Amino acid sequence: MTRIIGLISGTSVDGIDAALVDISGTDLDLKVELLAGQTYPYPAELRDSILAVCAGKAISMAELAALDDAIAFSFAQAAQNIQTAHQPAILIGSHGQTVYHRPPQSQGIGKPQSLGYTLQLGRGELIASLTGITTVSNFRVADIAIGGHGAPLVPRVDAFLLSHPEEARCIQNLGGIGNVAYIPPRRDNWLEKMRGWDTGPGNSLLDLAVEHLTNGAKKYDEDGKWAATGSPCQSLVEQWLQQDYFHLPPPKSTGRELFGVDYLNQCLKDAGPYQLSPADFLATLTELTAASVVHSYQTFLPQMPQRVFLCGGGSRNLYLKERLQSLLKTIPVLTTDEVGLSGDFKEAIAFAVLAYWRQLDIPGNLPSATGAPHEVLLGEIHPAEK
Ligand SMILES: Nc1ncnc2c1ncn2[C@@H]1O[C@H](COP(=O)(O)OP(=O)(O)OP(=O)(O)O)[C@@H](O)[C@H]1O
Ligand SMILES: CC(=O)N[C@H]1[C@@H]2OC[C@@H](O2)[C@@H](O)[C@@H]1O[C@H](C)C(=O)O
Repeated sequence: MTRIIGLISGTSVDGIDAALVDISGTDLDLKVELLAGQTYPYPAELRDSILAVCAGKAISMAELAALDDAIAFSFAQAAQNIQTAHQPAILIGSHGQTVYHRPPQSQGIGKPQSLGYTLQLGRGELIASLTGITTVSNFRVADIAIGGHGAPLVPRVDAFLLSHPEEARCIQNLGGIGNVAYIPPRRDNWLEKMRGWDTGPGNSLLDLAVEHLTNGAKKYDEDGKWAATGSPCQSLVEQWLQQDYFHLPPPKSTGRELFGVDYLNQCLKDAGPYQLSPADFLATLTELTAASVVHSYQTFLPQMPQRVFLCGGGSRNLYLKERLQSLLKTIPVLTTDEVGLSGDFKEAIAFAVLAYWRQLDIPGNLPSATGAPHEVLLGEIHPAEK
């Protein structure tokens, strides 16, 4: 049994998710016990700085250095806090904070794609030094270097923690950005038949809309209560679903670079002629989120899943969950908590597993999800000073 801390702050930038886990096994025998899970909010000023950079604000190298320091210090503090009541962990898997993601771009038929690029701040070597715990970080770049998207990375972990012998399943993360792992029944060459991609907006547009509509007083639509009092404008949903990203075949990844401030401002402009109430506008964005998820299953999966399991903060948005259930009709929509895996801390758990695999020289990417030509070791190991 290996005790590991997984750390991630995702594209919602709502705080650092920390998971303290005991891990054993390697793949089909992989077992993870969650000993403690906690979200540590960023200091407001740091969150605002991160969101500004994610929205495209130019910063100097000195500002970049200070931002990387501040994020690494916050991650190290989260690691120290999560293990106070437990035996010390021997390893940290830290995703860091994504501040920029450029997927590989098609350059035309018969031409190779351009290379992708991704940047996560909160350098692992500083976390290792501050905590005295060997830290694995920078998980995405090895997949990108061989031509992959470097995302989504959780599908390989989902495969070994959430696959089923008879049932085809979709594991749908609803974070700032939504991403799916399609897991066929665990038989024959099931791993090669797995699929995964970023479905599009998760909570990012909803959070931005709530902040806009409340002048910053609120950060998200708690339990989806506000949107539930409105009615979606189907004409706008159909118009927005025509956009390129939703028709791009996987492998594909995205971020706030697309589904961020500028996208929301365009949605607000598009909605102008319809004179929607704030609740109607939120309901319409929620419908876009749900419809983009279901549209991607109907368009890109070899078959529809028998069940869908939600995770991520958006799985607490009961109106979004109800809209997904309505669009998926007879396919049950549950959460990963109902099959024993914390929906709140699944991503942090995933990066603990990815760090565990890195130390065992086990590849962490799923080429059918990231588009990489082959498996590759993910993450850089930063030993703590003895
Ligand atoms: N009770 C709730 N009701 C509605 N939405 C919620 C609730 N709790 C959390 N959320 C949403 O979940 C978001 C945070 O989710 P999560 O931590 O999974 O995102 P993330 O990991 O940063 O994103 P990503 O997976 O894209 O990296 C919040 O910004 C909010 O929009
Ligand atoms: C570049 C980056 O941080 N991408 C995130 C983002 O947030 C959700 C989705 O887009 C996913 O592809 C990915 O994170 C999860 C943890 C992943 O790699 O599976």
